[in-house]
Amino acid sequence: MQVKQLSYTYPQQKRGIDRLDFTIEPGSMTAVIGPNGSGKSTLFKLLARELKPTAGTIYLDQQPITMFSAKAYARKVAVVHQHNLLYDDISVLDLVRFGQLPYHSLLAEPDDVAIKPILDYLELTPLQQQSMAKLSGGQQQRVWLALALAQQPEYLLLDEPTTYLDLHFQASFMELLAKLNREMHLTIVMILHDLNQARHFSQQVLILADGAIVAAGTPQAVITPARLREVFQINTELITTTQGEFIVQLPNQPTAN
Ligand SMILES: Nc1ncnc2c1ncn2[C@@H]1O[C@H](COP(=O)(O)OP(=O)(O)OP(=O)(O)O)[C@@H](O)[C@H]1O
Repeated sequence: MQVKQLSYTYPQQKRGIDRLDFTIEPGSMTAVIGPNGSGKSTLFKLLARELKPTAGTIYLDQQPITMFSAKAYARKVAVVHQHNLLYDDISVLDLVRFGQLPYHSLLAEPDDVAIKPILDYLELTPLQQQSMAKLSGGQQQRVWLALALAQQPEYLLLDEPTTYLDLHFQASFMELLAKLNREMHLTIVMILHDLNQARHFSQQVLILADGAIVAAGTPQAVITPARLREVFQINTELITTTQGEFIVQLPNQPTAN
């Protein structure tokens, strides 16, 4: 996927993003980080075709993404949103079946051959008849991921996928994404707020600030205390542990003791 000179301006001339250029390598994991209002969600919506660029082009397989029909695009790119709204209660299996729509018509009988292995893989098989309303936030997030995987996409876009998960589920969800990337060669683009998740689970990091890319590269090159001070105005230190390097946030002002 290639993004060239991509810009989006909201009505009332409010700048969303401005002339972004980057490439997503097939099979890679990319983290997009940046302060509030830096343009992450705007970029995500453009990649998901929920907004139309005011300038610039996104290419997929060397073709502008506007050339794909909705179904053809859904077979290539699946999206997991941060807030997922359900208007009616529905069972896990019925919800995940919607992921198959790019392959069938709405009226076709459900064909669960492709769905069963996904439910197994995400350990959702025992929950498949459960109603969504009765699941925990972490379980629900896995169901939304299953729905996206049922599209059998090549690219998976995730908007802050771990925001509402507790620390245990955050860790296991990120491990799961890494496993999907490794074993299914899914190309993953995710907006993250957690700098250590970005550091440990991506090969490429894009830092946005004020609608522009201010740094792009490997996590080690890009997520540094100096850069974090500049972009987020925070005080951090890189510490080395037996498990690797971690960013630790320190108080902006030294504490009394
Ligand atoms: N619907 C909208 N109408 C007008 N301006 C908007 C709209 N949505 C976002 N913006 C503006 O576009 C800019 C980028 O916002 P965006 O939501 O993409 O940032 P973000 O990095 O996702 O922020 P956050 O971390 O808070 O979710 C901001 O200045 C924001 O005020």
